[in-house]
Amino acid sequence: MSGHRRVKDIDYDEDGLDSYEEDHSEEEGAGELSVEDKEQMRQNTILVKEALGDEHGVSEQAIQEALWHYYYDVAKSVAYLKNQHTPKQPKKPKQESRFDRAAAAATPMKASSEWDWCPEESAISLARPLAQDHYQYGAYAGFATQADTVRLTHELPDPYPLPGYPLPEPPPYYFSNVPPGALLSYAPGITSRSYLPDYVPVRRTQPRGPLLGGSASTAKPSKLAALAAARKKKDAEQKAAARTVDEGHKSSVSLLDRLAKKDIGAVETREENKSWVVTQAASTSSYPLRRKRDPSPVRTPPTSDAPQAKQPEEKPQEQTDLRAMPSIFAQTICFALPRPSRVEQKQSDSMPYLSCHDYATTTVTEVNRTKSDFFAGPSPDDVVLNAQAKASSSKSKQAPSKKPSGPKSEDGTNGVTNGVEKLSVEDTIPQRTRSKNLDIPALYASRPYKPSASFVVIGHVDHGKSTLMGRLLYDLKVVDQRSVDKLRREATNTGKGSFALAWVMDSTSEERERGVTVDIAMNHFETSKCTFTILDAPGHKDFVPNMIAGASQADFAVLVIDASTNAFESGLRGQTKEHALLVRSAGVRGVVVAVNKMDACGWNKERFEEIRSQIGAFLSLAGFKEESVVFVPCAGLTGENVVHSLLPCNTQAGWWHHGPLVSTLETQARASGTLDLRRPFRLQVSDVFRGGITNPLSVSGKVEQGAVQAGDVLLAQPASQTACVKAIEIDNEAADYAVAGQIATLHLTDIEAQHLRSGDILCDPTKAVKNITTFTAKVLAFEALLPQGVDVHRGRLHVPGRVKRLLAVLDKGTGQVVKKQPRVVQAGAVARVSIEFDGEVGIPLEVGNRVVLRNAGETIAAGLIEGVS
Ligand SMILES: Nc1nc2c(ncn2[C@@H]2O[C@H](COP(=O)(O)OP(=O)(O)OP(=O)(O)O)[C@@H](O)[C@H]2O)c(=O)[nH]1
Repeated sequence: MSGHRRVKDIDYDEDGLDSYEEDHSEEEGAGELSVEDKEQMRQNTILVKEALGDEHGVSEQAIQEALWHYYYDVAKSVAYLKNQHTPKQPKKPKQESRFDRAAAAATPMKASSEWDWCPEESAISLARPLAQDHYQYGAYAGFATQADTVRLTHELPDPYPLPGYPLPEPPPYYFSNVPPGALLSYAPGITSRSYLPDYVPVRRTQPRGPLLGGSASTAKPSKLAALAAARKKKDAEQKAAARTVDEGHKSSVSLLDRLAKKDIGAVETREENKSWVVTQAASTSSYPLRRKRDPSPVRTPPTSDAPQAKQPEEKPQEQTDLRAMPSIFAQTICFALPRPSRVEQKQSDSMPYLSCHDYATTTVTEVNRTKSDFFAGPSPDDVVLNAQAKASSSKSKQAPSKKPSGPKSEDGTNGVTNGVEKLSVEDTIPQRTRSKNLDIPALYASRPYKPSASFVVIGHVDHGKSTLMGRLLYDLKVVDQRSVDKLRREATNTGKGSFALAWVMDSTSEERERGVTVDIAMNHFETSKCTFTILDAPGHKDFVPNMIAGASQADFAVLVIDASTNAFESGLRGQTKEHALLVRSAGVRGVVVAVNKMDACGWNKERFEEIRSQIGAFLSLAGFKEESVVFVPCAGLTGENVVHSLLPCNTQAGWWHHGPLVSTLETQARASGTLDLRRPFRLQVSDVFRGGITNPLSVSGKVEQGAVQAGDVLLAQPASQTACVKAIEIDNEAADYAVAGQIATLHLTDIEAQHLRSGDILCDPTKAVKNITTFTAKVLAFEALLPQGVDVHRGRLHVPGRVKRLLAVLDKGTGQVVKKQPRVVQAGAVARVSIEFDGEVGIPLEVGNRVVLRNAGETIAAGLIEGVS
C-alpha cells in the first residue's frame, strides 16, 4: 500500500495538538535490532515469503536484507526481490507513439550505447516510469529523444506492482546536453543536489531531438511531425530574426509578460507613473496579465550611504551644447547664473526650477567664481532635514495642520536656500500616512455582503487547467473577443492553436513557448453573487513549489482531471494525487473536481462515474469531508458546462441535470468559512513590486489573519524592519483596509526594498512572528522519513533544513505516542519530528503554520508546527 493511501482519518486541524505527551528521554540501542524491530522483521518476512511464493527460492537472509533496506516495506521488498530473481523476458517492442514518430522524423537517430553507462539497477527502476512519462520528462522538456523511449521500452521490467508507487526522478542524462544554467532555467524546482552532480559524467555522442511543445492529446500528428522536422531550422531563423528585427518590441513584450493587471487600457491611463506596469503601446488587448514579481533582492545590510549627486568636475576644454543636461541638483546649485533661452523653452512648464541655469553651458571659471556663494548657506539636504525635524517636533505638540509648513530660509538673499524654500516638506519627503483608525471588524460586518474567495486550480500537467480558466474568464466577459482572437492568431502562427485560451492565463513567453504553466497566474472575476481570485497553478512536477505557493493562498481548490482515454490514469500516477494531498496539507478543506475534456470522451456518463468513484475515494482518504467535495463534468475547450449550462442539443450530456462549474464555485465560496479579524495581523509576501514613482515599493499576498489599514506600521520578518502602509489595493481597486482571507497589495513606505523578499512575513509589530532556527512538527509521511536533509516549504517560503530527530510515531486516530525515537518513520505514518534550518538567519515561522517537507524534488511529508525555538 502506498503512502498516498495511508492518509486515512488524518486531520490536520489544530485540534488535538495539545493531546500528545512528549518524552524524548528514552534512547534505543543503536546498531542492534530492538525487540519491536525483531518482531516486525519476523512478521514481514512471513508476508514477503507468502507474496513471493515457493518457486522463487529466495533465501530468508535475502528477504531480511531487502526488508531492512526498504525499512520493512513489504511491497517494495517483494518488488525488489522479484526483479532480482526473475529472469528477464524479452519484451515486445512498444508501438511507436505519435511523439516517437515526430521525434524520429525530426532527428533520425538509432539507439546508441548511451544507456550502457547507467547501472542496471537504476536503468530498471527508472525505465518504466520514464517510458510512461516520456512526454512529461523528455520530449516535453525537449531533452529526450525517440531513442531514449525506444530503448527504455525494450528494457522495461515487470510492471510496477504497487499502486501509487512514486515516480522516481528523471535520470540525469535527460539533461545531459543542457548547460547547467539552462537546466536550472528549464527546471527551477530541480536542485543542484538532485541533478547537477550527475550532470558532469554524462556524455552523449549524438545530438538530442528538438523541443516538441504542445499537448499530446490534442495536437495533430501531421502538425507535430512538421513542427519537429522544421524545428531546428526555424529555431535558428527565429532567434536571429527576433534578435535583430525589433529589440525594443522584444523587451517590452518580455516585460509585459511579467506584469499583472486586469485591463491594459485602464492601466495605460491610470498607471502612467507606475514603472512596474509597462504599457505595450501596440497592444490593445485587455486580457489579464501577471504582475511583475521582483527578482528577490539580495538582502544587504542597510547602509546610510545614499548615492551622491555628481559634483561638477574641472574640465579644461570648452564645453559645448552637446553635453548632457545637468541633474536637477546641479541646476539648483547653478541657478543664479544667467540661463540660456534654449533651456528655458525646453523646461518651461515641467521643471520646478524655472530660473535654473543650464549647467551645460557653465564654464569652470564661472563655477569657481560662484562656488563660494553656493555654499555660503546650509545645503539643500540640511535645510530639508532641519525642516523635517521642526515639522515632526511641532507635529508631536499640536494637532496636524492641513497647511504645509515649508522650511524657512536662513538667508533670504542666497540663491540656493531661496530655491529650496520654494519647496514644501510635503513635496520632498513622503509624508507618513496617518491611520484613519477604522474599526475594521465593525465595517467589515456592515459592508454590503458579497462573499469573496480565492481558489487554486490544480491537477496533472496538460489536463486543461489554464484553458478552463481562460474559458471561464472569456465567457464571463472578463476577457474580450478581440483579445482572444489575437491570442488565437498568435497561437496558430506558432503551431499551438489549441492553447489560445490557455494563453489568457499563461502570459509569459516561456510558458507560451513551452506550452506549460510555470508559475502561479493570478486573475480576478466577479459573478452576480461572489467575487473570485483565480490562482492557476502549474501542473508539471518540476514546479510543485510554485503550486504549493498557490495552495497556501487559496480558500478552496479546483482539481482539474482530464477525462479522455488514459489521461486520467496517467494523471493518477503523476501529480493529481500529489496536488490533492498538498492542498489538504496547506489547510484547504473544499474541492471542486472539474472532470474536464468531456468532449473528448463523448460525454460518457460511465467515464464520469468511474472518475468520481476513484477520485472521491482518494480524497476522502486524504482527509477531505465528503460534503466538501463536488464533481462537475465540463469541457474548457468548447465551453460546455463551464459558465453556461449544457445546451439541450447536446444529447450525449442529457444525464447531467446540475448547474455549470461557475455555480458550483459560488456555492463553495459561500461555504469558505468565517474570518477572525481580531487576531494579530499576518501576511506572507507573495510578490514584491518596486520602481513605481508614486508607489516605489509594494508587496502582495494573502492576509492570513487579522486586518490592516493605511497608516498601520508593520514589522517585516526576518529582516526585523518596520514599514508603514501607505495605501492598499484589493483586486486592483483602492481599499481602506484588507482583512483575513483577502489577497491584497500593500504600498509601503519607510523601508528599503532589500528588506523584503517573497516568502517574508509582514506582521503586527506588537505581536510579531519570531525568527526561529528549529521547530517540532506533527507530520504525515508520504515517503519513509529518516534524519535527512529537507526543503521546508510554506507558501512562497522555502528554506533548506534537515530532519534532526524523529521524536515519536503517533497513532493516527488518537494522536497518542505509539513509539518513541523511531529509527525510521514509515510512509503513511504520522510522526512528530524536530527540524533545524541550515543557515544562521532565523526563519519567520510560528506554531500552527503548515509546512511541506520536500527532498530531491519529491514531497516527503507535510504537517503542522507544534513548537518553535
Ligand atoms: N479536447 C479538449 N482539449 C482540451 C480541453 N481543455 C484543454 N484542452 C487541451 O489540453 C491541452 C493542455 O491545456 P492546458 O490548459 O495548457 O493544460 P494545463 O493543465 O493548464 O497545463 P499546465 O498548466 O502546463 O499544467 C491544450 O492543447 C488544450 O487545448 C477540453 O475541454 N477538451
